[in-house]
Amino acid sequence: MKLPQAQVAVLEAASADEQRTIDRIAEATDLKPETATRAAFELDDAGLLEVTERTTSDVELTEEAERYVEAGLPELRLYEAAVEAGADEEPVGMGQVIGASGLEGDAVDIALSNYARKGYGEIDSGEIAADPEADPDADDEATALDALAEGAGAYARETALEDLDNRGLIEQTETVIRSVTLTDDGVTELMAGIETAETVGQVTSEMLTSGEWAEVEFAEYNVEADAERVVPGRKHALREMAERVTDVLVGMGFQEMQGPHVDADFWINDCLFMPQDHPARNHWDRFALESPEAIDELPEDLVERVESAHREGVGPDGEGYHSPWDLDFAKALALRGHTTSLTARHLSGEAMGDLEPPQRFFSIEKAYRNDTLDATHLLEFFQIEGWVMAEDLSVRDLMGTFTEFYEQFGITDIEFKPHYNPYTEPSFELFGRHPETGEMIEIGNSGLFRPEMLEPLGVDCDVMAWGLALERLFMLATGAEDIRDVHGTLVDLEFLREEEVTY
Ligand SMILES: N[C@@H](Cc1ccccc1)C(=O)O
Repeated sequence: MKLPQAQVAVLEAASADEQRTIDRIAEATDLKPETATRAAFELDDAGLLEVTERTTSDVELTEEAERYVEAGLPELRLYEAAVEAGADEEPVGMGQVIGASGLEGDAVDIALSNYARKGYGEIDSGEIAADPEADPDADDEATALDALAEGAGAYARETALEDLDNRGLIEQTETVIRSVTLTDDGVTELMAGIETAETVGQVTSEMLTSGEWAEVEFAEYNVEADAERVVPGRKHALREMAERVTDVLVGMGFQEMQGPHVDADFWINDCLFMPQDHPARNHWDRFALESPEAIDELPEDLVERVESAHREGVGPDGEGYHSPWDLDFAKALALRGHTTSLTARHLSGEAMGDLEPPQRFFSIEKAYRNDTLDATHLLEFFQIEGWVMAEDLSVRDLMGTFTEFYEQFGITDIEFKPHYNPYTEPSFELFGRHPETGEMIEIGNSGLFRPEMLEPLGVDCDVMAWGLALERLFMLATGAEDIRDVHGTLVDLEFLREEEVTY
C-alpha cells in the first residue's frame, strides 16, 4: 500500500492499544497539528485509524481572581475587619470597618455587595453588622478559587463556579481533544509494509514552466475532511430580504421613494386625515424630538386645505372632526411612526412635483413605534410602503397586487380582514400563515385612500396603498419565530450566519 508521507507518519506514530492525542502525534512526527489532524481524518476515512473526540472544559482564573487568591475575597476581608471591630455584637460605623479592612476603590463596592448577598451581615444606614454564625472558612467561592489556583478545579462545586463566573472571576472555555487509535486494518497494513507516495500538494509556477507538473503525482483533496470554520462578514439576512423585495417591486413597475426619518407631524399624520386627538398621536406613542422641536415652515396652501378637511371634511356633505386643529401640533417633529409620511409627501407634489396617473411607488425604510418588545415587535421595523395611483382602482386590484407580491416569496396562504384607518376606506389588515407555528400572523395594513386625504393633497384619481412589515415577511419566508433573533441586541448570530435568503 502507498500513502502520502504525512499519513504514513501518523499511522506509524499511532498505537493499537492506546489512544494518543493528535497533539502528541504531531509532536512525535514533527508535523503541524493541522497537518496531522488532516492526515488522521483521511486515515479514519480509509478505515486504518479511528479518530475519537472528547470535549473538555477548562477554567482559568482572571487577573482579578489571581489577586483575591493572594489577598482574600474582598467580602471576607470586610467580614474579618467587621468582627475585629466588634460588629458581631452590635453594628459599627462603616467608615471605621472599611478603613481597618484595607480595602480601597472598586474593591469596597465589590466587598459590600457580596457581603450582603452571601449573608455575612446587614449593612444599614452607614452601619455594618457581622453575623456571628457566618463562617468565612466555609465560603464556597473562596474554596473553589483556592482549588482552581492549585489546579484542582475538578473538585470545585458547580454552583460556586457559576457564582465565580457571574462575578467575572473565571473564564470557562471548551476544547475538543482528538485522539487516534490504530484499527485492525491499520495494524495489518502496517505489518505488510507501507510505502510513502511522493505526492505534491500544490502546483508551482516552476513546475508549470519546466513541464514537471505532468510527471508528479498530486495529493488528493478530501473535501469532506474536518476543517476549521471560517466565519467571514456577510450581508445581514434582513438586508438581503430588503434587496430581494426591491427587485420584486421594481419588477412590478414600482419606483423607489425617499424621505426623512424625522418629520413634521403634518406629513406623518395630518395629511393622512389623522385627527389631532387620535390615540396614536399622544406623547407616549410618539418619539418626539427635543431639539429642534418643530419645523419652521409648512406649505401654506396645503396646510389650509388639510386644516379645512379636518374641520369640515371635503365635498358638499363633508364631515370633519369638529375637534381642535393646531398648527403648532402639525409642525412638531418626531421619528416617523410609519413611512406613509413619504407617501403623503409624494402625493402632495412636495417630493417630486405633481404626478399624473398612472404611478407606482414604494419604499423599504425604518419606522419607529413605542411598542412593547416581544417576539414580533421591536421599537423600530422596516416598513414596505407602497401605493398605486390610477383612474379606477378597486379592492380587487389591492388583493391581486398582494397575491402577486407574496407569491414571489412562496407565500400563498394569506388572508384579508376588514380594518379601520382614518385615511383609507375600505381598509384591510393582511395576515399570513407562519410556516413553523401554523398561526396566522399580521403582515400588513392597507386600503384605498379616502377623499378627505386625497383632495387636500390635490389628487383627483384613485390611490390604493399599504404598509407591510419586512420583518414579518422575513419570518414567513424563513420560518424565524422571534424577531429579536434577527435584529436588536439579542440576535442569534448562528441563525444570521447560516440563514440564506433564496427565492
Ligand atoms: N400606515 C399604515 C399602513 C398603511 C399605509 C397606507 C395605506 C393603508 C395603510 C400602518 O403603518 O399600519
